[in-house]
Amino acid sequence: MHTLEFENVTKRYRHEVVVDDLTFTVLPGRVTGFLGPNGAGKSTAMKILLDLVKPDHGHATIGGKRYRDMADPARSVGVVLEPNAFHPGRSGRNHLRVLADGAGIDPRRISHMLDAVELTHAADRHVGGYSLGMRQRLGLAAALLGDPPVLVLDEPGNGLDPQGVRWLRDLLRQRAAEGGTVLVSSHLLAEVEHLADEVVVLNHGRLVVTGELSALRQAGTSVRTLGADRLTMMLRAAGALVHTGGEGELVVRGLAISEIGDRALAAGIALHELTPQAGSLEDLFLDWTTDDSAAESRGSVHENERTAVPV
Ligand SMILES: Nc1ncnc2c1ncn2[C@@H]1O[C@H](COP(=O)(O)OP(=O)(O)OP(=O)(O)O)[C@@H](O)[C@H]1O
Repeated sequence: MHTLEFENVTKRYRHEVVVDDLTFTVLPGRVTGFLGPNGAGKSTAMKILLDLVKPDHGHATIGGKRYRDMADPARSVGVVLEPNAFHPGRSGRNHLRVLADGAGIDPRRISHMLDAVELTHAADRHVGGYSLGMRQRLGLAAALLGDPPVLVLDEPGNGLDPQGVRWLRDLLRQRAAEGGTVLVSSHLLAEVEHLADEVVVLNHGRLVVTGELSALRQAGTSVRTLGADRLTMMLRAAGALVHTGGEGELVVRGLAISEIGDRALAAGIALHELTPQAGSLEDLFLDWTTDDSAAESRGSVHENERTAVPV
């Protein structure tokens, strides 16, 4: 079982901080969606985990070890990074053969993986003539070739057709069910919604939210009160992420509904509505990563627990 750990990881390019004091854990047996707007630092963080980029501070480990110190990284960690680098004049089958040779992987896995990603029909064609989706399938075949317990996949769904997306989802869920550790970045929020058990959300290189997706989705509470300003202040001080609408409407995340009610009662604030809200991942994502809420949530926080926690 391999846990992935990022501890206070920071990376600067020139004067720009692209990964900013990032600390989070990715658990085995779960699919973890790695989300954030373009340029948030997801790929850089993944490359740091894989020792392809050197952090300025902190470190990232896989099962307690740096990637470079792992005994058998090619068979322990399956990787898809963008863009997939293939020798265009090599066939898909030969590409896998070279990888299998290099990593001491049983060559029988090659046909098996070509079948699994449904590329057998094109296996002997040059990769230079593959479509984007075919290259993505080949990249996945390469990542899975050594049957690794850890998968680190940057936008693996890019270019896949709906059948491919479903296949990928089933595969990743199965890997996690077998105890694998799966970290997968994606822009396809509807897809992540069906795929991920956990999410880690970055914005401007910083961790904005991490937690169990089901808990995060239930974490919103709609509140209506005449004491909105006072309640907002109190709830933010208690670590909640609060969005204010018009006419005394609030949406509160990161605090249990009972706690909101209890705190309002203790402060003598009458509530006219207190309703659990299940947001779509897209709504939540926009809340977390539009800059106002990111700044709010950064200001509002606390321990990184195993539940829904804006940080
Ligand atoms: N080698 C590099 N040199 C300079 N800047 C870089 C380098 N690699 C990444 N960056 C910058 O770091 C920031 C984070 O990029 P990164 O690719 O990690 O983001 P991302 O979250 O993966 O984005 P996307 O969703 O668009 O793939 C961006 O501003 C990018 O321009």
